[in-house]
Amino acid sequence: MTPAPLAARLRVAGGPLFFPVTAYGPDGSLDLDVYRAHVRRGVEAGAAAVFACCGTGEFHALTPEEFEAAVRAAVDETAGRVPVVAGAGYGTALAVRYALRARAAGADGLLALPPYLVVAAQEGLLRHYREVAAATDLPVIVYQRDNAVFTPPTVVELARTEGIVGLKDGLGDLDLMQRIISAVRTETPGDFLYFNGLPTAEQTQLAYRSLGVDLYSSAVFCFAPEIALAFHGALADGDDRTVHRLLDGFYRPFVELRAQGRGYAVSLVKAGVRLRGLEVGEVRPPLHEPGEDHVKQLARVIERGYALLEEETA
Ligand SMILES: O=C([O-])C(=O)C[C@H](O)[C@@H](O)C(=O)[O-]
Repeated sequence: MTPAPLAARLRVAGGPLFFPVTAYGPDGSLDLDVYRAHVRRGVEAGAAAVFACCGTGEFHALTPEEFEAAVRAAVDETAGRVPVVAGAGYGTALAVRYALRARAAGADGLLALPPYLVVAAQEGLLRHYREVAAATDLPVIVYQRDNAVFTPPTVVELARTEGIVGLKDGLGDLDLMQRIISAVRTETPGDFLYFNGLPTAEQTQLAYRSLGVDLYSSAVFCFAPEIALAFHGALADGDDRTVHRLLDGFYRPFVELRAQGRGYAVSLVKAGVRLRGLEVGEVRPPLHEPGEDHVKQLARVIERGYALLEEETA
């Protein structure tokens, strides 16, 4: 494990990690102008990093050419102000190709998504991530979720692998995370980054922080950056009152609404971006759009969130 500039930049992340949605026009084609505007607004609002074309950015729905164009646009709009990390997924051969495309597009790092479609043993998973990491000089964050769940010894091996700098947890097993963190701490010399990468990660961040995991992804930042920033700031300042008010009045209702539909961790976020005035289009299949009633409920949740913020600053 070599210390990479990306790791150093993320370690001091002074804001939420922004996972932009990918914008499509009315005909469903990639809309790079709107995507650029979305990324630009997020960076200007105070994102600490841009994770382009990951889960929220519908990595699964993009062609390799669209992926590369979107990552390049994110790199351009970010202009070095914060790092850009790009998704890389599917089987090993394709994940390597995505990694090379991300590198060509100027990304600063990779988020290695679970391999499509097999449920593999630890040994095979390890080989997969090692081959992805060896394909470029980009630092790699491994994303634990679904069919990519690691034992502590496997994460120790990942942490010892040249180029692999961190683990993003989208599983939510705190006992496992505690054992992973403990094993890596005792069995490897260097720093390894951990991210709370659960859907609507703010909802569980109090628990993750107590394990020592300070970094978390934020999809809410896509459509309510002021709320995500206020939550991030309150956590950093130890302002429990604000943290609890935002959890109770905004995040819990949002998460309960998100639980009403499959794929809502992405499609509800995209609906939220549209509600806030940026025409990012609809999600591509196999995701589906939230129903009208759910969109109305989302509008009320967002309104309540902003009303809470106003009360805080009054
Ligand atoms: O790959 C992804 O897009 C994610 O898992 C990140 C999301 O931002 C997730 O943490 C969330 O919904 O807040």
